[in-house]
Order: sequence, then structure tokens, then C-alpha cells
Amino acid sequence: MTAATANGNHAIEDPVVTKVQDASPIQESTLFEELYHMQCFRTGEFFLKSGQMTPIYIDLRRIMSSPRVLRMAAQAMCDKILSSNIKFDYVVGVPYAALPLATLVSDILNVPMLMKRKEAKAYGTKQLIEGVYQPGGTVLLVEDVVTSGESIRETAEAIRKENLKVTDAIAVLDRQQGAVCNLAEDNLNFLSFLTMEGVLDGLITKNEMTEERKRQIIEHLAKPF
Ligand SMILES: O=P(O)(O)OC[C@H]1O[C@H](OP(=O)(O)OP(=O)(O)O)[C@H](O)[C@@H]1O
Repeated sequence: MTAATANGNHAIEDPVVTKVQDASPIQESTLFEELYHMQCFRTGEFFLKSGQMTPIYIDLRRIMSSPRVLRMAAQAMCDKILSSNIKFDYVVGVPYAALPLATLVSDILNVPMLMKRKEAKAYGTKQLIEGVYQPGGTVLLVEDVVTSGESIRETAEAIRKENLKVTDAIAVLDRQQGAVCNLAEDNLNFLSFLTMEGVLDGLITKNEMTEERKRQIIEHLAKPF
């Protein structure tokens, strides 16, 4: 049986079934180790989307090159989603880096995925939101790394214009630079699995960071941008 949808397609009625988790939840330290070995944490001088210089860059795009680590990161978010009891009808990744993660979250939880383009195409259907959906449905946003939360806000705005609701967003990692407060202003509840502070602590255990350097980095990242 099918139903008419906002974008003129027909939705296949596919009740959201949340799988019971058989395995133990992913531990933060386990995912940190995997990301560390995939060289996702780089110190030096890098610039963020906001234009701010950062002495530590976290590149989770690298994990798509390891299906095992990609799946672990997605599973970690799913564990958090299930323990937080968030309800949603669709999963949307914030383009582009989070798209592989969103695909796996959709698969693990058996919840349909939609895709938000960065820009609408000038041909074809010209839709900004791709996939099959019904107005009034609720979207969960999936991110890789969050700094200000601006990319989540932009994605939420585009989705809300399609008469879909967005109340929650989840990321693998929060750089702890104000996203929780910024997103709350937009009525978005934000969760993350890892934090910048956790990463810096992990790097200290690897003797790649001192307590003093951690303090300096946290002070730097607290500056407004
Ligand atoms: O919280 P924010 O301040 O918005 O920053 C975080 C965003 O920046 C990065 O994406 P980027 O803009 O580099 O694009 P990409 O995902 O296409 O690589 C990252 O993947 C987030 O989407």
C-alpha cells in the first residue's frame, strides 16, 4: 500500500522498527582508539568553515575508508539515539561528510533516509531534499563533527521549509564551541558521542599532548569566532 507524499512520489509504508541491540554499547575509548589509528586527529594550524584557526583538526571523513570503523561510529550514535529515546521518521545527514554515517544509521535502525543537497540542481526535479517523505514527519539530523552548529541549522531550515519537523541532531563529535546553546536557540536538541575534551584527554594518554597544551587549546577554542 502506498500514500501520496510531499514530493509527488509514493511512500512505501515501512513502519519504523528499532532493532534491539544485541551487542554491548560502543565505548568512547574504543571509538577514540579507532579514530586515532585512522589519523583523524591532527595538531598544527588549520582553518575551520567559520574562518577560525584551530590548533587541532578532527577529520572524520577519513573513516569512510574503513567500513568497520564507519559502522562503529554509526553504531555509537545509534546506541546514544536508543538510550535517549528520540523519536523520528527519517534520518538526514548534514552534507557532505555525514552522508555515509547517516546511511548506516538509517540501515542499523531501519529508518528511511532522505538526502539534503548543498545546492539544488538546475535540472531534473530541482529538489533540495531527495527521497520519499510525507509532510509532518520528523527528521533526525546526523553530523560527523560539530563546531558552531551552523551546518545543522542550515540543514534544519531547508528541511522545515518542506513541512518536515526537526527536533534532534546527533554527531559523532562535538568540538564544544557553543553548538549545544546555538542549536537550542533553534529548538534543536543536540547530542554527541565524543567531545573535544575527551579527544584531548585521549591524546594525553598517548603522550601526544600535555595537560598544559590541553588547557591552552581549550582556552583558544573558547574564544568567539
Ligand atoms: O558546526 P559547523 O560550524 O557548521 O562546522 C561543522 C561542519 O563543518 C564540516 O563540514 P564542511 O563545511 O567542511 O563540509 P563537508 O562536510 O562537505 O566536508 C563538518 O563536516 C560539519 O558539517
